[in-house]
Amino acid sequence: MADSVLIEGLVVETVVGVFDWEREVTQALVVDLEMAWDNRIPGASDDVADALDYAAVSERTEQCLKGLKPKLLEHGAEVLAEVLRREFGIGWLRVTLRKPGAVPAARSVGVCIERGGR
Ligand SMILES: Nc1nc2c(c(=O)[nH]1)N=C([C@H](O)[C@@H](O)CO)CN2
Repeated sequence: MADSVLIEGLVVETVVGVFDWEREVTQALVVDLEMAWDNRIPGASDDVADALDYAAVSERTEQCLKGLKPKLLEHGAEVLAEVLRREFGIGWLRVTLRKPGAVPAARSVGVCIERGGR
């Protein structure tokens, strides 16, 4: 089963970073999520209750990262993956967190993790 639900380019303004100055400001994190889900069921029922609700996942992602205020992107990605898997019953997911502007010469920098089994 290779079905998934996607969220791409979700911008979350939060405190993030390892340096003292970064603890005093908010910066944008850009979140991409790919989450395994059997889309045959909502595909047949046409009922959002059977779907992995991307609006609900987006809202929880924003709440999680704003509350966490991670120093490292790695920590943000790890905690987010754990929260989403537990609360939404997601078997496998890929979390990509990007921090545009952190390295001025790069368009973006970030981390990508995969957790769970399909
Ligand atoms: N692998 C990582 N490297 C770095 C991170 C990070 O979260 N993961 N963070 C920083 C600083 O916060 C940087 O973004 C400030 O510009 C440096 N390296």
